[in-house]
Amino acid sequence: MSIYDSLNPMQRQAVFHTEGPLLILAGAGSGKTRVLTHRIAYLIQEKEVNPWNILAITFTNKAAQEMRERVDRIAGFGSDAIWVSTFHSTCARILRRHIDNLGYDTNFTIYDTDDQKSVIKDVCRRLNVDTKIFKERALLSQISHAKDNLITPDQMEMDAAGDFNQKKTAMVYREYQAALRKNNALDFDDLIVKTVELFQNCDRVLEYYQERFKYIMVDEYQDTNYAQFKFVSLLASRYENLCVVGDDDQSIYKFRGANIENILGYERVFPNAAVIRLEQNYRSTQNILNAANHVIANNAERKEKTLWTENEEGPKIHFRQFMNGFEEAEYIAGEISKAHREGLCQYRDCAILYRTNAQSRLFEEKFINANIPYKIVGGVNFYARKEIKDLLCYLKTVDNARDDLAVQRIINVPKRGIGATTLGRVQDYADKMGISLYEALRVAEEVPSIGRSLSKIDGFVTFIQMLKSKAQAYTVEDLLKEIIELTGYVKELEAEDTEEARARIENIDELISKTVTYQQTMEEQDQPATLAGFLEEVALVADIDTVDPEQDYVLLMTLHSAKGLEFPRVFMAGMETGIFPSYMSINYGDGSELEEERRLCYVGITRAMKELTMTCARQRMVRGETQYNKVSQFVQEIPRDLVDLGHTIQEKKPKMEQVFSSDSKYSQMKQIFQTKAYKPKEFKVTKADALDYQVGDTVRHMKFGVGIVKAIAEGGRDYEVTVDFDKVGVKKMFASFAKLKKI
Ligand SMILES: Nc1ncnc2c1ncn2[C@@H]1O[C@H](COP(=O)(O)OP(=O)(O)OP(=O)(O)O)[C@@H](O)[C@H]1O
Ligand SMILES: [Mg+2]
Repeated sequence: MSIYDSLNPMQRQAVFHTEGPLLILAGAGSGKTRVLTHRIAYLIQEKEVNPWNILAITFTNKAAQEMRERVDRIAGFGSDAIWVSTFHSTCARILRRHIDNLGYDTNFTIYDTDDQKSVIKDVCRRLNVDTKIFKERALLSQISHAKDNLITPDQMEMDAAGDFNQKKTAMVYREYQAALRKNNALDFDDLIVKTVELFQNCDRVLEYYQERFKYIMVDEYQDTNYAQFKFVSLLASRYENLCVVGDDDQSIYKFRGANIENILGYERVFPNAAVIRLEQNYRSTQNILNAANHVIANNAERKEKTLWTENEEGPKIHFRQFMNGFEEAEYIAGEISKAHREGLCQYRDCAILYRTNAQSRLFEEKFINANIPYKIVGGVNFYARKEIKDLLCYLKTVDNARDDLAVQRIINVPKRGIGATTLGRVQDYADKMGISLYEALRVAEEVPSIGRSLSKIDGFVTFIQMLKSKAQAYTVEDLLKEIIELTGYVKELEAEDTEEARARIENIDELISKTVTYQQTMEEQDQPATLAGFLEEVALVADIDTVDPEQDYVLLMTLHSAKGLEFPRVFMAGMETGIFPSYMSINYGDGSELEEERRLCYVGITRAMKELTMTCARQRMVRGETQYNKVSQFVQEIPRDLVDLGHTIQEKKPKMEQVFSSDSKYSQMKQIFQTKAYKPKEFKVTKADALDYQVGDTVRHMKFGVGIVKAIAEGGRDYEVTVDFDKVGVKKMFASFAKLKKI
């Protein structure tokens, strides 16, 4: 029996179709990823393709690691030579070797969001851009969007024509790029953009990689953006052995520039493409699959697909509604504890999925109380913590002293008494001479009116130079330990002797462990373990990558992070209108946002293998405001006969005292809940207090200032007020949140 016998005929066809462009378009859990791994094995085993000639692109590093392991298992040999990695890692690797063709040093730094924010702040200050009008985050997102579409600052400026705001953004974009270049740094989007630029400018390099990667595969293709599409199509343009797999119903990154056209228009770009559809789902029970199919059928913009399964019917979808988020979390913690106690599952079989990261906190609290091991994916990223960033910035400075941001971060860590004024003078000098901050520090005696600070600066420079010379001979681990020792970083924390300081020390220990595993991995792969390599790996790890499959814990993550994964038991929490679908998607835009939310719901449902529970709360605190939410329309789109409504809310022992101050309100709510738990009547607590303004009145809003009320509409749970503000224009808002004051 061969490994390919475990595939169905369509899957096998996809595996055996190795030459020429191939599109596998299929629904969730139909084995797309499985086909890719078998295809790699087949290419190597049967077609005798050199592993070196294969490039497989996955959505996360974790998926890459899993794919590599699976190929190892089915093919039974080292898969080290295959490049299995994300777009970003792939491009970073290529740029490490060739970016000098574009005038950068190959030891460039990769900037994270924090770094980007510092740069944009500085750029806005220098250009006198008012960040009250041009918000830094908005600017960064516009720049990122431009990069996703390979739009340069020049193009943006041309497209702006007479649009003043757009012109200003283009100006910021240009300066931002110049600052990055000066620091010899790239942001995440640049990794793709610069690789495309490299391919377009250097035929020699492009030809090399075209020859190298004769077989290219891309998973989750529905979420690629234009720049990524350009990257693979350039690479594949010689041999056209490009196999992409995806599901248009799972396209959930439009807000980050993903372009669904890449998959829908694939046959147009590659007219001789073969298209294979997979229709059998192997992941989920019939009930779960049915629910998913019904929900997604409400989207107008989609290619019709059939997806069926031979799996058992399984239990119904559990739906539970609670008074508030505390009870919701308590219920889920209780269910998991019970199932675990009864030996029905391990913790790692369970995942809790929610729409926004903020929802994780309540679960965290309950899980700690209930003694359930858990891991939050995508909370505060380990590498974004202060102590980790400080130490990494030391390593970055030792590696690439052209990174001004890193130098700025550590110059007074520990305190060296180099003041802001002094630093400003050195920076001005650096700007004037067109050199990096560190170079300017090295020649600080030339900086005007530097005075007594010179000796302090010299001390810092000597320290870094000493580390630089040690770095030649040291492993990354030894270098890091040396930095910790000589800066007294941990000693200072020990002296602090607080809970927080101890947590920081633990994190630092974790970073040291990371250098050790890096060294080991590199040795296993027979590759040199360099400081630059370590920093690159660290810069590219998304948080999902730090999940250790060996550990037994419940995973908590956003629906977005759950893409491509599967779990026996899934809990989708916060199934409420205004949360999921999000408030923005319902109230703004043209309906395409709501369809994207629905696709996200489809992704969530189809993560479940055996059991799916959806929960929601009647009342929830969001950003300090209490919201009264209706059951998500997505829940209502699941046919009633597939849903188990369980015990209605009155059977839960209410613990409302903690939550409500007024008893009368509480009993009023309790009554409403008891009558209808599933499809509740409108809940009108907020409307009880009538509005004290009308259409035409002038009102004041805390943030937006003064405006005129244009319309007041009966929203389901609250009045929806439209106001034309003097400063920010027309805004639509819920009366209870807006807290408008008539003036
Ligand atoms: N022919 C098959 N026989 C048995 N199990 C299969 C078969 N094909 C796929 N599976 C199993 O079904 C599950 C889903 O497969 P896979 O993750 O490859 O689907 P997918 O199409 O990539 O899903 P998604 O769209 O969520 O990424 C996996 O557990 C996989 O091992
Ligand atoms: Mg998959």
